Amino acid sequence: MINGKEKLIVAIDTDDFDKAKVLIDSLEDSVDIFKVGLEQYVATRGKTLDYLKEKGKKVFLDLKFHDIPNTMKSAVKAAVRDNVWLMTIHVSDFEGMRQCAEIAKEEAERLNIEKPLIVGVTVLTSLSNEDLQDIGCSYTAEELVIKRALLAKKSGIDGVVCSAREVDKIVEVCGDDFVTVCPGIRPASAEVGDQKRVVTPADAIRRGAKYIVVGRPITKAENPKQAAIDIVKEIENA
Ligand SMILES: O=c1ccn([C@@H]2O[C@H](COP(=O)(O)O)[C@@H](O)[C@H]2O)c(=O)[nH]1
Repeated sequence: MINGKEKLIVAIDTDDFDKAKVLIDSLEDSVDIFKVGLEQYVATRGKTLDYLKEKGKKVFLDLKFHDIPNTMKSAVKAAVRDNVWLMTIHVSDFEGMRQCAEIAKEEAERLNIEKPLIVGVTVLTSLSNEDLQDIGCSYTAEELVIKRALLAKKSGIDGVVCSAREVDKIVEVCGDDFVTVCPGIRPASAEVGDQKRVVTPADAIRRGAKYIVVGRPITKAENPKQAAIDIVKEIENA
């Protein structure tokens, strides 16, 4: 049986440190991996990240770097110093991603720390096929995700962020050692909100997602701890 806690990443999307601390403290027995994203990182200047590390939690730094190769590479180099477990860039051009993979390895070796996994966001889970058409892209979300996953793999980064709807195809073309991180997860009874390509925790695991990311269905629940426990059980029963 799989250990659900090794698959679940909880997104701590709040705008200040005290709120994040209350959430982390209430979830610490049921959750091992936490995601610090743009809102939380900018609001606390990384304080939450330090708090999670003090607690011995695995940290996913989700800042989704997307820029010219030199800037992406420099940002990754600086972020490696935070000594996190996993971090995001956007799937961009081959050279930008290749340089990110290379600098992460070099900087981790120089600091004598474990290299963080670098994963590239393929197509945000809040985007539908219609949204892609609106921004001038003629591919479907699935076609674009696969195309980008293949390029990400070729560049040497460790994996991708995608919807669990695409994960089985990614495993097929990129292999199952290529990391798949899947947000847009909604238990059957949860509100979808701004997410478009949603999947339940159980379905995501059945389709082969290596990790699932859950934010509001846990953090905005009446009892976040119970919501996390229920999702861990759903993963284990899948
Ligand atoms: O394609 C993506 C990439 C990142 N995210 C992030 O995951 C969480 C999801 O939160 P929910 O509250 O469960 O919707 C959030 O931090 C996003 O920034 C994503 O949703 N989709």
